[in-house]
Amino acid sequence: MSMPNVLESIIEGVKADVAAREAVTDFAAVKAASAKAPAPRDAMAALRQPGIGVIAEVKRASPSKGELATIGDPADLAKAYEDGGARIISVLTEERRFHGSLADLDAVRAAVDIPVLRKDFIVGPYQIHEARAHGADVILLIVAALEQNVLASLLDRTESLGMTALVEVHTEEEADRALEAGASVVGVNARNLKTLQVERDTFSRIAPGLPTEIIRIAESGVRGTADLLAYAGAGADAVLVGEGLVTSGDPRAAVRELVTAGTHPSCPKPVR
Ligand SMILES: O=C(O)c1ccccc1NCC(=O)[C@H](O)[C@H](O)COP(=O)(O)O
Repeated sequence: MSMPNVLESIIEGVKADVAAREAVTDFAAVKAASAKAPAPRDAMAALRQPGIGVIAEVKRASPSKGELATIGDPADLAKAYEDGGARIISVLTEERRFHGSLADLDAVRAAVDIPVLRKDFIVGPYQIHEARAHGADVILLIVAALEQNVLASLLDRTESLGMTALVEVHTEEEADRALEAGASVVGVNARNLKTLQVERDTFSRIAPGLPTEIIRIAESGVRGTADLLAYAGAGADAVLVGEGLVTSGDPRAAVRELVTAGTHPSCPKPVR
């Protein structure tokens, strides 16, 4: 499996960071902590509500744009997203390039009643138990970062802990691998991992090839209602939005505007 360079370098850092945490809290301890965590919230039910859902992201920085926003209190931001009508909160926990943390995940999970996604670069079972121990209800699995047998086993482990896996793809081949691994929720990320450019037509190219029962998430590039409506027209059940919200100046209103557009009777609905 060959990985784009950006992904490879992010993952190198993630592996070093996981090893450092594991030296402090070993796998047995993190497993025990995951077993004691509050029960997972039902992300599938959240995603199946009528209308196009909004997954609102706590995103401080990114490899493509650098520093995006000073987020003093991620809990406040998450509450604003929830008030605005978001269905799920995504928390980027990767530290080196996105400036996130597990502390952000803890704070957000404690502040809201809706499901919370740990958005990170998961490479092994340690991070899955760690996500659950910190309250995650959903985790991201990036097909481009995982060998097929590892992807399938991480997906099984996620579901065995009662969480939902959002399986992220960038190409038709990756979409086939996601389905073969047993994904129920597929995210098509429009950010090309070689160039870091957003190519919004990636979703309309890949999503129609997914079986109708699969929940489809359009990730990246939503800067306003026109982008949400375009993704809805191409069959999205939900959009995942980071930069457009954290740079909006009024995240509650920005989410509300997207939610209003996504639940308006004129908004295109996924064909099932
Ligand atoms: O955002 C990046 O620059 C990035 C680079 C490399 C890998 C992943 C990256 N982003 C993670 C995401 O998937 C986005 O945060 C998410 O889809 C929201 O995108 P946006 O609304 O465009 O901020």
